[in-house]
Amino acid sequence: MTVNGSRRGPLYTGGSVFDQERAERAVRELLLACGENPDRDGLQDTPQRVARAYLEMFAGLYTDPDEVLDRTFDECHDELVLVTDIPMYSTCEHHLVPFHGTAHVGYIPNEQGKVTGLSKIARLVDLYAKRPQVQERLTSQIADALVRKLSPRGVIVVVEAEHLCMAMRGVRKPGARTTTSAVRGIFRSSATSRSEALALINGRTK
Ligand SMILES: Nc1nc2c(ncn2[C@@H]2O[C@H](COP(=O)(O)OP(=O)(O)OP(=O)(O)O)[C@@H](O)[C@H]2O)c(=O)[nH]1
Ligand SMILES: [Zn+2]
Repeated sequence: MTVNGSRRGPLYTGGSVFDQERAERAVRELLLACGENPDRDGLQDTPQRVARAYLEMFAGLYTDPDEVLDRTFDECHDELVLVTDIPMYSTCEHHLVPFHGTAHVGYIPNEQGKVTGLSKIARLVDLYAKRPQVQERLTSQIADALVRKLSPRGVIVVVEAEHLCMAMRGVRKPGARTTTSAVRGIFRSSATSRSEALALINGRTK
């Protein structure tokens, strides 16, 4: 993430901008709106802390996803590469509370065997998770970035998550889990390839 190191003033980061001072003012205002006293002992540093936390939680707004996958190499491997159980923490864009779970990401490289470092796949999940999100878009964005950068024969992404907006408020169903998938290329066109990958993913998550 490229950020202007100064804690004061806007942080320019390519596409989006994080304005620390503005975020602090907004948190203070929210506390006042909730009937709290932001000047009492325990809350004095809260606006600053919350602003910093949001910078971290939305870090993915300030990094170009294509940079994450810039390093690719040809490995003459044209069969499935599957990374499962990648921990994922994101923020529901409707309520700004967390949803969290795991992501499973697989792809079949193209004829040149173009692959990327395994950690880059987890970095990609992190990058898209660290934005105001909905689970469906998060899942598709991960798949589409891999298609863009690796031109693979196929991509499959499965995300399983619990939404705290459904657990701690609203409908109050703690433990309810949502599964989303995005399939591209051969995983979309071939039911056999898709079910083989899904069997591996399900086998890992039982
Ligand atoms: N499809 C989808 N819906 C989500 C996601 N995260 C939260 N939601 C839903 O977004 C909806 C927002 O609904 P609204 O009726 O506008 O908001 P609300 O009155 O707070 O809704 P309740 O949560 O039912 O109290 C809720 O049904 C949430 O469960 C997500 O990642 N994907
Ligand atoms: Zn929500």
